[in-house]
Amino acid sequence: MEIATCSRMVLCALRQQVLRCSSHCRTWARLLQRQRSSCVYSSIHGFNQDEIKEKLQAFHGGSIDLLKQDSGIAVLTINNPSRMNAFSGSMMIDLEERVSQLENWPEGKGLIVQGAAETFCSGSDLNAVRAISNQQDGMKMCMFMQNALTRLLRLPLISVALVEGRALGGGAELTTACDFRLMEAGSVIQFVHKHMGLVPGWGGAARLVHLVGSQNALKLLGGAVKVDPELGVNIGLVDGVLEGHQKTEGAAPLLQQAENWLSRYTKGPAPVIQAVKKVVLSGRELPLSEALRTEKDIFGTVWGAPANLEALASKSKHK
Ligand SMILES: CCC(=O)SCCNC(=O)CCNC(=O)[C@H](O)C(C)(C)COP(=O)(O)OP(=O)(O)OC[C@H]1O[C@@H](n2cnc3c(N)ncnc32)[C@H](O)[C@@H]1OP(=O)(O)O
Repeated sequence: MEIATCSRMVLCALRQQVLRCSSHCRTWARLLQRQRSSCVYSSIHGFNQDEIKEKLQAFHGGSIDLLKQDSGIAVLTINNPSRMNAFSGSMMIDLEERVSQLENWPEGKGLIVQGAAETFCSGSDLNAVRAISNQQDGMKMCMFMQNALTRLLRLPLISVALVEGRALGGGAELTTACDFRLMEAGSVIQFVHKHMGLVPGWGGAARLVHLVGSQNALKLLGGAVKVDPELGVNIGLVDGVLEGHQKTEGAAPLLQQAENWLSRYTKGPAPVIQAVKKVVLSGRELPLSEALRTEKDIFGTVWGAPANLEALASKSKHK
C-alpha cells in the first residue's frame, strides 16, 4: 500500500475516533448539566460534594437498596433496622448514588420509597448528628441532603412514600420528597425537629408548605404533631391509607398494595409517563411563562412519537 494511502486511512480513523470522543463528551456534558440543574447547591454556593462525602463516609451502617423492576416501578428501601432505619452518613451517600441511577433509567415510570423491617425511617442517625454537631459540618450535611432529596423529587418518575410504622424527623422530610404519600393504618408521620431543638433542614419545611399550606405546616412543625392517616388525609399530606396486612386478615402485603395503587398512574409507555411527571414538575416549580415554554418542549418529545402515532392509528375512543 502506498504511504500516502496509508496515512490517509490513519488520519480518517483518527478523525472518527475524535468525533466519537467528542460525541461522548457532549453526552457526558449533557448528563452532568442535567444532574447539576436538579441540584440546589453547587460550587458557586461554596458547596464541595467530595469534601462532605468523605466526612459522611466515616459514619457507616445500613444501606439504601434499589430494585428496578421490569414493570418500570422501582423500590428504594431505607435499610438500617437496628436503628429504626435512621440515616447513617454512608446511607446519605448511598441515597445520592441511587438517585443518580434512577436519573439514568429510560424505562422507569414509578418509584416506591419504603423502610425495611416494618418501619419507615427515624431520621438522621443521632450518633452521626452528635459527631458533626458543629455548625459548618451541619450546613454541609444539610446542603448534601437538600441536593439529594431535590433530585429525588425531580426524577421523571411518579414517586410514592410508603409509610409503615414511624416516619420521624428527617424520615418525615423524606416523605415530602415524593409525589405521593401512602400510610398504613396505625402509622405516624411526625416532624419531631422542635423536640430536638431543630427545624427541618433537608428541604422538608419548604416542601411541607407547598403540600399542606403554611397554616397547617406551622401547626405540624410548631406542635411536632403526630400525623396519623386520618389527619394526613384531611390536610392533604396523605393520598391513601393502606390496610395493615398483619392486622387485617386477607389484606395483601403493603408493598403489593402500594404497587397496585401506583400502577393506575404508571400504566402506559415510559416516555409518556415521564413526560406527564415533567409537565407537572415544571408547573409546580417554574414561573408561569417559563413553565409554559418548558411544557411546549416536553410536548414536542411526545407529539408524533410512537405512542402518539399508535393511538391515532387505533382511533381510540375515551368512553
Ligand atoms: C434531620 C433531623 C433528624 O432527623 S433528628 C433525628 C430525629 N429522630 C429521633 O430523634 C428518633 C429518636 N428515636 C426514637 O424516638 C425511638 O427510638 C423510636 C424511633 C420512636 C423507636 O422507639 P422504640 O420502638 O422504643 O425503639 P428504641 O428506642 O429501643 O430503638 C431501637 C434502636 O434504634 C435506635 N435508634 C432509633 N432511632 C435512632 C436514630 N434516629 N439514630 C440512631 N439510633 C436510633 C435506638 O437507639 C435503639 O438502639 P439500641 O437498641 O438502644 O442500641
